[in-house]
Amino acid sequence: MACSSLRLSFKLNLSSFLANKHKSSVNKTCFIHSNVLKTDYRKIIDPKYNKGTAFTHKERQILNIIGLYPSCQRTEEEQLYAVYTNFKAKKTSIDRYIYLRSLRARQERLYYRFVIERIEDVMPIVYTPTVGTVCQQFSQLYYTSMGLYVSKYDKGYMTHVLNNWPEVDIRAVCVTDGERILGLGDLGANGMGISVGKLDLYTALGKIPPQYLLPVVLDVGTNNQQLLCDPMYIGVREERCRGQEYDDLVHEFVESVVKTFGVQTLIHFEDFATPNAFRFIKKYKNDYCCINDDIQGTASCGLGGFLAVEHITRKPLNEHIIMFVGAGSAALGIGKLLVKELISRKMNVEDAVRNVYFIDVDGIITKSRQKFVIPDLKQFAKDMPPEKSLEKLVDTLKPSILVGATGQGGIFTENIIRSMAKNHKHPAILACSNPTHKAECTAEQAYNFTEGRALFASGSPFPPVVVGGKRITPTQANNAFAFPGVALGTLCTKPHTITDDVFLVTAHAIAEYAREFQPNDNVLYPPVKEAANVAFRVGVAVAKHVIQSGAATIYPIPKDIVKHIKDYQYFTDVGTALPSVWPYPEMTRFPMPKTNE
Ligand SMILES: O=C([O-])CC(=O)C(=O)O
Ligand SMILES: [Mg+2]
Repeated sequence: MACSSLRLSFKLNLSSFLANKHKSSVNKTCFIHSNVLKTDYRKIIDPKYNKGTAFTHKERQILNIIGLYPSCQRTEEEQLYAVYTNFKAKKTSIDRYIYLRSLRARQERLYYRFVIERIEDVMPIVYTPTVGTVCQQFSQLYYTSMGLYVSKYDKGYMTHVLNNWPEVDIRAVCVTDGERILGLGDLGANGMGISVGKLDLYTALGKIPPQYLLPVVLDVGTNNQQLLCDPMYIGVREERCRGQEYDDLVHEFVESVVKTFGVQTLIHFEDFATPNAFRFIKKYKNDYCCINDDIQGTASCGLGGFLAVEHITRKPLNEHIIMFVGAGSAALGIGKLLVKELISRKMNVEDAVRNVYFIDVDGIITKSRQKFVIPDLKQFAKDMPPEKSLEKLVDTLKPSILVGATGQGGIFTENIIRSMAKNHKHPAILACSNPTHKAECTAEQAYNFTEGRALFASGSPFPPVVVGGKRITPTQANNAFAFPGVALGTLCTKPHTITDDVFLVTAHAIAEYAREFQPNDNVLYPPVKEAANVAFRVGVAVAKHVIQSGAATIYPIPKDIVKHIKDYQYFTDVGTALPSVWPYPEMTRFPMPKTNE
C-alpha cells in the first residue's frame, strides 16, 4: 500500500515536471537546459557522486537527469540488497571481484558501504585470498587502470607522472614493485591488485576517504618468465633492473611523492622482496613518513597475537619458546618487534632473544652461518649444531609458539603439530603465509591434531572447524588488523616520520581489543567483522601516541582525539553525504522545475 502510493506520487511529480517543461515557451531556456543536461550527466557519472537509482525525483529534476535512470527510485538499502543478490549470484570469487570493481567504477560510496557492511563476505574477495588470484590474472582481467603505473622509463619524469593522477589532495600512497606478491612471488606490474586491495581496506576498515589514496605499481620489469612470455602482460617486458639503477628509481619515486603531495604523505611499501623491503625502510623511515606493511604491519599483528597467547596461557612471553619458520620480512619483523617489547619490560637483548629461534630453507639459523642476507637476523643466531629437519627441531626445542611465514603451503606436518600438542596445553600455531594454499597448515589440521587445543590463526581466512562436537572459528593473523589503523592515526596527526614505537602501540591495541571482545575465548585475534572497530582503536592509540611524543604537526592539537578522528572519517551514507561534498554549486543557478511536492 505504502509502496503503491509512493509510486503514484512519483508518477504525479514526474508528469507535472514534464508538463511544466513542455509548457516552457522560451527557446533560450530550453537551449540552456539541453546544454546543462549534457554537462550534468558527465558530472553524474563521476563514480564519486553517482547515486544511480537512489537519486530522488527531486535530485533528478535539479540535475536534469530524468530519464537517464529507470523510474524506480531505490533506497540505499534496496540498492545494497540488489548488490548483495548480484554478488552472491556470481559463481566464482574472481567473478565477484570483477563485479565489485565495476560497482566501484560506477558508484563509489555504494561500493564502500557494501564492503563495510559485508566485510566478512567481501574481505576474502578484495583482499587475500582472491586478490592473489586476481594479481596472477591481472593482465587478462585488466580493463581500467585502478591506480598509477610508474615505470623505469619514467625516470626523470616521475613528478609529472604523479601529477597526472586526477586527485590533487593525496595523503597516502601504497606502492609495490610486485616482486613478492603475497606468497606468490614475482608478479611484476600485475601487483597493482595488491596496492588497490590494501587501500580498499584503508577505506573499508580505517574509513579513510578514498580520494586521498593512491595505489601505485613501480614497474621495474619482472623476472617471471611466464609473464615475460605472456603476450597480454601489461608491464615492462624486461628483466628487473637491479643495483644502483633500481635504488635510484625507488629514490626518485619517494622524492617525487613528497614533492608532489607534501612531506606528510604516508608512503606504504608493500610486497617488495625481503632484502629490498628491509633496505628501503631502514633508509627512509627517519626522513619520510613511511611504513613497510610486510615488516612493520605484520610485526604488530604478530606481536598482538603473542600478547594474546601470553594472556591465555598466563605465562610471560619470555618464558615461551618461539620458533619462526621462514626468515623473510614477516618473520623477522615480528621477531624484532618482540625484542623491542621485551626490552621495554626491562630485559636485555641477550635474554630477549634467548628463546627465539629462526629457521629458513637451510635449517636453523646458527652462529656458524657465514653470511646473513639480512644483517638483523644475526642477533637470533644460536650456538648449536646445524639442523635442517623442521620435525626434529620441533621435537627437540619444543616450541610453544610456532610461526609460519615461508610461503610454503603445508610444511607444518601432522607430526609437527602433534609434537606441539604433546608438549603444551595450548600450543600456538600461526600459519601466516598467503593466500590460502600457501598457509603452513590448515585450521582443520591445527585443531584436529591438537584435539581443538591449539591457539591457531592464519594469514588468509579458514572456515570454522568442528572438533569433538565443538565448533571453533579460526581467527586471522593478518596485517589488516594493523595497517588501516596505523594509517588512520597517522593521517589524523601528520607526523613527519613513523617510529617503531607506533607498532608496539598498535600490537597492544590489537591484543587489548581481542581481550575485551572475547574475554572467555581462547582466540588470538578479534573476528574480521570487528576489523573496522580494531582499526579505530588502533587509530586512536596511534594518534594519542604521536601527539604525546610531540611528533604531531596539526595545530591546534585536538583536545578530543576521538572526535577529531571521527570527523576525519569517510561516511558512506550517500543521502547525507551528497550535499556537503557536491562540488558544483553553479548548478543551483538554474531554476528548479515546479513540482507538486
Ligand atoms: O596481504 C596480505 O594478506 C598480507 C600480506 O601483506 C602479505 O601476505 O604479503
Ligand atoms: Mg604484503
